[in-house]
Amino acid sequence: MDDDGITHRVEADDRTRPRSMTTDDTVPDPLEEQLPAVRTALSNASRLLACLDFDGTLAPIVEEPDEAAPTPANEAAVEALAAESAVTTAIISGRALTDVRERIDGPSIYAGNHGLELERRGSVAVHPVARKRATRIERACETLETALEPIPNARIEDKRLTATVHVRSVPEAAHPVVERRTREVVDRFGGDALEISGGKQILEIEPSIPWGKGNAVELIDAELPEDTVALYIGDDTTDESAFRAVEPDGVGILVGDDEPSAASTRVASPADVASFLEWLETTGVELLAE
Ligand SMILES: O=P(O)(O)OC[C@H]1O[C@H](O[C@H]2O[C@H](CO)[C@@H](O)[C@H](O)[C@H]2O)[C@H](O)[C@@H](O)[C@@H]1O
Repeated sequence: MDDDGITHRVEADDRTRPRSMTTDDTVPDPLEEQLPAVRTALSNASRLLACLDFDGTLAPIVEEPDEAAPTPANEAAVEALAAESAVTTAIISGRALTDVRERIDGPSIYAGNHGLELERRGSVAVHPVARKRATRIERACETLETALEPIPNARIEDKRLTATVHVRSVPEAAHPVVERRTREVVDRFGGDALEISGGKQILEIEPSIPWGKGNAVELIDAELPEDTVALYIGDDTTDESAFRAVEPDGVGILVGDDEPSAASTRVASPADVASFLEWLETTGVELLAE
């Protein structure tokens, strides 16, 4: 991604930021229009893999990342769905695994750092290259603390395998400075080993390896029976690879507006996610073949 791309992502409003990653992406249909297809996909399967993003999906976006929490309705719906014997429920987050695990209970599987760490069956697997590059992330974070200290409200979230520079509360005029200083530090400590990507009012510093949420979803899905239908709900750029992993046989649901995405379906808000998860648990699961 070039400088202009990153600047645009950081400065643009969440709702207008372009998210299309390939020319094949189209605007997803509202859930009401796609519900017959969702019912059919469930009817053709014996098991459901339900993968859920956290921020912006289960938890409304808030200014302060530490204060993000699932809505009570989502909290209850995830717990109920996770208790269904025909459903495997997974949280797939950009947050550190230990962080997101503390924020939502119920699922048997958690992926953190955009899929670089994966907890299932009681053990955690970490991408080996990401593990090796963690020291670079640590050094970059330490240096950024000083480099961004004069910028009002700039915040660095050290997630060990990746790091996030938050600009949501930074005055708009200072965004280019944040980006420039972040890039200088990442170049210094990362070279070709680290890269910067975007998100909702954030710069993500990550190892430059071809691994994302979609790979984590594929890994989880590969261990389930062949007639499992996979579902993924997410709201941000890093969720696109996961939408691609489940579509077209499964169901990708974008939480957002009418913007192009690899997801076939969209809902407007975390409140709508809760309604859909409740429907899945009460009605959708009944559609799965015996
Ligand atoms: O994949 P996710 O679970 O959605 O994580 C993506 C990033 O989410 C968090 O940042 C976002 O949410 C914050 C709280 O609402 C908000 O302040 C920020 O502007 C958003 O970008 C999290 O802090 C990051 O580490 C995740 O990468």
